[in-house]
Amino acid sequence: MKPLIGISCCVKAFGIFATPNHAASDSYVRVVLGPVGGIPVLLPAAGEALAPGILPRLDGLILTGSRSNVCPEHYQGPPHAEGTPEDHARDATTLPLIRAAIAAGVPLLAICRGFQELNVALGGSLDQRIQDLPGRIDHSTPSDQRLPRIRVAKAHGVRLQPGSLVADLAGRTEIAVNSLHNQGIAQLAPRLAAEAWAPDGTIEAVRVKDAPGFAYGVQWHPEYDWERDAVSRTLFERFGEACIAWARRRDAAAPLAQAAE
Ligand SMILES: N[C@@H](CCC(=O)NCCCC(=O)O)C(=O)O
Repeated sequence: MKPLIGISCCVKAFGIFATPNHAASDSYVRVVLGPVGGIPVLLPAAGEALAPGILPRLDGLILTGSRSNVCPEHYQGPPHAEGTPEDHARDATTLPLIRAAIAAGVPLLAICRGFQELNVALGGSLDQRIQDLPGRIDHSTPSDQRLPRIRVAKAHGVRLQPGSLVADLAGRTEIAVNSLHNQGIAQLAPRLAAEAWAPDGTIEAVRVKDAPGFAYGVQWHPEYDWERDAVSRTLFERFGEACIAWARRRDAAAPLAQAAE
C-alpha cells in the first residue's frame, strides 16, 4: 500500500510577469517516492479551507522548508527586518492544517520552516535571526558556500535526547546535520517536547507530546542527504511506516464510523 502524502507548497513568482505559482522543491517529491514509499500530492497554499477537504484523503503530511519566514503576527513577534521574505498564503494554509492534522491523527513530518510552523501553530514563538543572539552560531547558508554543497554538507553536531525518535533510529545520541536557517524556536509550544539540540542550545527536533500518531519536526534538511545519510533515510522510512499504519487503522474504523452515523 502506497500512502498518499501531502506536501505543502509555497507561493512563488514565476516568469517575466512574476505570476504567483504554488511550488515545492523536487527534493520532497523524490523523498516521498523514495524512502517514504508513498505517492506525493502537492498542497496549494489555498488557505484554511483546504484542511477539512484534504485531510480525510491524506495518509500523511510533510511541511516543507522554504526561504520565506512565518509572519511574526502569528506569534506576536516584532516585525521582520525590511526585505525578509514572507509567504502569507502559506502561513494561512499550514498553521490551521497542522492543528487539524494533529487533532485527526494524520502523521506529519515538519522540516525547517515546517518545524517552525509546527511550533507557532501550537502556540510557540520564534527568534528571527539567531546568529545575532549572544552565544549562538550561524545556522544560515553561508554566503561563501555554493547552495548545492551546503544542502548536503554537515554544518554542526546535534545532541539527541536518549530514547528519542532520532536517537532510536540513529542508534546513538550525537549526529551531524546540514543547516539552512536564520530563524529558530524561541518559546517552545506547550504541546512540544524538545528532543535534539545544536551545540549553542538551538532546538533542532521536537515531538508533539499528545499526538495520537507520528507528529515530529526537525530543523535540519534530511530530504537533501537521505541517499547518503542513513539517519535521514531511516527517518523518512519510519514516517512512511507510520503513514501506512495510520491509513490501515483509519480504513478499518471507517465501517464502524459509518454504522454509527
Ligand atoms: N526561512 C526559515 C526556514 C529556513 C528553511 O526552511 N530553509 C530552507 C531553504 C530552502 C533551500 O534553500 O533549500 C529560516 O530562515 O529560518
